[in-house]
Amino acid sequence: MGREVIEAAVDRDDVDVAFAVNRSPAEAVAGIEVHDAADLPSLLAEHDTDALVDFTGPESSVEYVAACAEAGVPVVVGTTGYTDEQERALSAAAETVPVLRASNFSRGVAALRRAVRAAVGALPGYDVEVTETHHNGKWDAPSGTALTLLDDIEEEREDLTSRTHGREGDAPRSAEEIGVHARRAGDVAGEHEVLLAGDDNVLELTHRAGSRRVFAAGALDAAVWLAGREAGEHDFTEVLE
Ligand SMILES: NC(=O)C1=CN([C@@H]2O[C@H](COP(=O)(O)OP(=O)(O)OC[C@H]3O[C@@H](n4cnc5c(N)ncnc54)[C@H](OP(=O)(O)O)[C@@H]3O)[C@@H](O)[C@H]2O)C=CC1
Ligand SMILES: O=C(O)C1=N[C@H](C(=O)O)C[C@H](O)C1
Repeated sequence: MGREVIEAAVDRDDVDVAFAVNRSPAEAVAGIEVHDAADLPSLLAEHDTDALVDFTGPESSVEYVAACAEAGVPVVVGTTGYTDEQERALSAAAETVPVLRASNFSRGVAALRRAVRAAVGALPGYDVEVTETHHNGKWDAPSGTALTLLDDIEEEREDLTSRTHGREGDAPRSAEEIGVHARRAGDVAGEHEVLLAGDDNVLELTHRAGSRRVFAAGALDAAVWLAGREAGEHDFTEVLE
């Protein structure tokens, strides 16, 4: 994703890429030098940075967001898979600087979330199953987007109180469960499906990312929106309003 973001950014008129960092030495991307991540604090200060965009891993992300809080730099976070403690660290940073997080920076998933909420609200009592498919290099399961969809569904349906991850055994599903299925295969950029089934009818709502460019574009839109804002936690939906 780091490469996708740099490549998308150099093509935009509303963004200047000041620098990039990675934990391991890396070749320049689209003419942008990639520095050692240990130099992030000095780079943030040196470049009078308007916003940092982070797509890495949970541990490094928390570190980078803390560096942004220290330097007073707004930060857009696309990383997923945090522990509760890491989530709290991100929220703490948002007391000092604006932090915009999204488990999915595609506009299609923003629309999917609205459609899922409407469908779940309109179909009380229906069984709900969430399935996501991603490339074979993905670390976290279920995906951050699936977790966001599950939170949305549970807010609409308070009777759905348990998440069943995969399913095996010899008992039928219970009324209060949401099935959650994570598939990993090939180079799939990201697919999320919510299936609602009642008696004699089934509704499936699906989003498919055609490539990872869509996430990079959304994250850069978010960075442009976030620069110069007040400290606090922000969501991608605010960018789309
Ligand atoms: N919100 C959204 O729309 C999207 C979110 N994502 C999320 O973004 C994150 C990154 O995804 P992706 O680019 O596919 O992952 P990759 O594994 O391909 O890349 C992660 C990058 O972060 C670096 N990194 C990982 N852990 C650390 C660490 N502890 N310290 C320093 N650097 C670290 C890696 O360094 P190295 O090169 O040394 O391995 C690598 O450069 C994931 O959490 C993913 O779920 C992905 C797509 C869209
Ligand atoms: O790791 C990925 O690739 C993706 N991660 C995000 C997630 O965990 O939901 C978003 C997107 O689906 C791609």
